[in-house]
Amino acid sequence: MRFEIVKCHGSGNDFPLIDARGIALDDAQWSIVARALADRRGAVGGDGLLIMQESHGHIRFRMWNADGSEAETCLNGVRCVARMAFERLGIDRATLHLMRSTVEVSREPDLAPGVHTVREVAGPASLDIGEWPLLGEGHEIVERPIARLDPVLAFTAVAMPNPHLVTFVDAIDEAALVRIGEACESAPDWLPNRANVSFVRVLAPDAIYVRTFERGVGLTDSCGSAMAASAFVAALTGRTAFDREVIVRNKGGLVTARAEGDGMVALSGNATWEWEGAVSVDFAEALAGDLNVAHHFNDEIAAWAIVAEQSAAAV
Ligand SMILES: N[C@@H](CCC[C@H](N)C(=O)O)C(=O)O
Repeated sequence: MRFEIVKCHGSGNDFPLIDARGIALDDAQWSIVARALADRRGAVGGDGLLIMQESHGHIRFRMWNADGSEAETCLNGVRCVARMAFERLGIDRATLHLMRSTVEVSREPDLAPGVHTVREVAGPASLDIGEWPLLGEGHEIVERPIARLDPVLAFTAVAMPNPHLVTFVDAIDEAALVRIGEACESAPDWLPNRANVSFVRVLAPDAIYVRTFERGVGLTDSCGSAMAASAFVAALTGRTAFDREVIVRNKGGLVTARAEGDGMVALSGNATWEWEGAVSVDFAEALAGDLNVAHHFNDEIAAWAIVAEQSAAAV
């Protein structure tokens, strides 16, 4: 089957994006498309697959991780789907309907010249770990070790509503992040739905740096829901403040975040187009091939590269 795709990214978290209005596939088939298109060894590659659908007058957002698992949300991806909706439906704000939540999106002034920018308001962040489930740790975990993961690091567990474990560190130990991320990926009995894991550094009273090992993917350049969860936990624990804008830097660039006391988190960041084209997916083999790129968005890529470079220099 052949798909028209836009290859896009939010803060370096990159995805093939499909306008799926008019495409009828079941969940298992979409999962295969995700594995085929997001495979870094294949024709496209990415951290997952995004699709935009429309039903009953609602714009619907769905996202699959590179391993083919469907996620409750993807806030870097939401900005990209929002941009597609704005451009194809001729609107500049909308409510996106996700698996278990809605996200308000609106077009924002470009955060830097040539950087298409979207604001999204997601949440409320929840500390209730009953639904994840994360078993044997009570109802919530706020700044305390989870002995089964690490004897020392103090974690906070947050649902955005996808599951996030956030810990604040003085320096990012990537090997430790991968070790803990992989322990969660093994879906132990006490954490059957796995979790995203983030190590966070406080850079200033209004700036943090987030590095994330994503469920279903591994280390990514950034994860929007992890940045929202981290901004919320930073305010909750007094490292930053509620109702104040914070710069959230990451390996792929940055977003700005504002966590409210009621758990809602607003992120503003890029939705960058890299190229658009068409690609075929072989469902039997879960492989992508015969890629035809119609257009490269070199100006957008260059505009974002400047932002990412400046952000890296500020860390
Ligand atoms: N990159 C995303 C989150 C994608 C889903 C995540 N890996 C999960 O399984 O929960 C984001 O930007 O939020």
